[in-house]
Amino acid sequence: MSLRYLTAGETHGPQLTAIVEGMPSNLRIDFEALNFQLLRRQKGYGRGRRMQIEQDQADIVGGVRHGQTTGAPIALVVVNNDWKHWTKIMNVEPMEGTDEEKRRVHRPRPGHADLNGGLKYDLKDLRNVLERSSARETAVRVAVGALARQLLEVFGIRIGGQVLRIGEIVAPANNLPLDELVARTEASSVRVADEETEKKMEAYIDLIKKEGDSVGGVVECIVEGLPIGLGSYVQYDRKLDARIAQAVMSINAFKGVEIGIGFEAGELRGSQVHDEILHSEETGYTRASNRLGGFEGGITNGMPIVVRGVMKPIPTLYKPLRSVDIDTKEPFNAQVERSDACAVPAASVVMESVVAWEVAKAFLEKFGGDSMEEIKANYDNYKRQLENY
Ligand SMILES: Cc1cc2nc3c(=O)[nH]c(=O)nc-3n(C[C@H](O)[C@H](O)[C@H](O)COP(=O)(O)O)c2cc1C
Ligand SMILES: C=C(O[C@@H]1CC(C(=O)O)=C[C@@H](OP(=O)(O)O)[C@H]1O)C(=O)O
Repeated sequence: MSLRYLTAGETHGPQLTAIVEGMPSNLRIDFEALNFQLLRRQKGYGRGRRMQIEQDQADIVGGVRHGQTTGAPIALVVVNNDWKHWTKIMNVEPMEGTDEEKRRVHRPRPGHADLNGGLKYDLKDLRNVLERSSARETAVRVAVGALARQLLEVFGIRIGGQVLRIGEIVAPANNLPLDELVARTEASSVRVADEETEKKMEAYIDLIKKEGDSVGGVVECIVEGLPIGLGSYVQYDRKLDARIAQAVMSINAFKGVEIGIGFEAGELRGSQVHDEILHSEETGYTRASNRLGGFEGGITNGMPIVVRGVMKPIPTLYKPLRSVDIDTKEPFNAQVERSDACAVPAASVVMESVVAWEVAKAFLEKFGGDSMEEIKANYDNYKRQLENY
């Protein structure tokens, strides 16, 4: 059975829940490292008041005993601190003539799932749409991704990332080794590698916020230490680059994804794109460059995976946008009480997490076994096969 998970829960409900199925037994779980990922997602310049209310922690309520996985499904819970402020709104039906009716959401926001979701599910209270479409769900996806990261770390696979752009502000290109990139972006309020860009991005977010607007950006994720051979060309749904693209596009507000040089490949000649093949006794097969971002034929080629995603600006705006009331069909100007102005730094952590998950899934498909011991033996055997090729 391959690795899979589902999530449930509403943004202003009591909790988010995930069930992870297919994790091998005997993986030691570092709870501190897991919660560190949740903390990383909560930080980032430009977020709204909600992030001051939440202090995300993942509770593991199934599948782990004495700090180790048992092979049983893993149940993860992230509690919503904000629930206490929403209990009445979430629990009492908004009947006509009651106070709750006033809180019924009937004014859809452009850019959010409100109108499409209301029409599709025939819901007259758009709260039922926004509660589940909210990116609050990414908290528990980061917890799930943290489990995947811990599995990958056992095999020396490491993941980092950075913010490349926020609106008009572009970070200068860098070629930092992964460890240094991680150290620098970790210390940055916007997850960039240099302080000058950080200041510019902060000032830009301040400006956007002051104008009642929102802003998106571009984020990058890098995975190092991969064996050649994860994913496959033999079937469309086994191509790992395609699966990663799907995972990145599934993050709320992501509108595009590219691997390696991505869209730039359309402008260049073949000789400027393809990564020449080298071989040495110490390294085995390697590449002179990594323009294709670690993939050929949907299979890892041993070079780092480099994947980028673009996030659109946050839909909920203080600056009114035109919309239509679903009760009266009258036009109105959408306005809000609370929202993020920019969630690009947070989204970069979500992206690392969903990429980690896809890589871990492909890793277990290749080296699968029920226990870590069995997987390690399969992995070592394959390494020997590569050495002797
Ligand atoms: C970390 C994160 C935080 C977000 N915060 C907000 C927010 O505060 N307000 C908002 O309207 N949208 C926010 N979004 C974006 C919406 O969730 C998203 O636009 C919406 O679910 C519609 O989905 P789509 O944009 O993928 O089509 C956030 C997204 C992410 C990844
Ligand atoms: C709660 C989170 O993000 C939320 C994502 C979100 C949305 O519409 O996507 C809207 C906001 O929620 P609220 O309306 O409660 O302020 C964000 O705060 C989180 O990232 O943990």
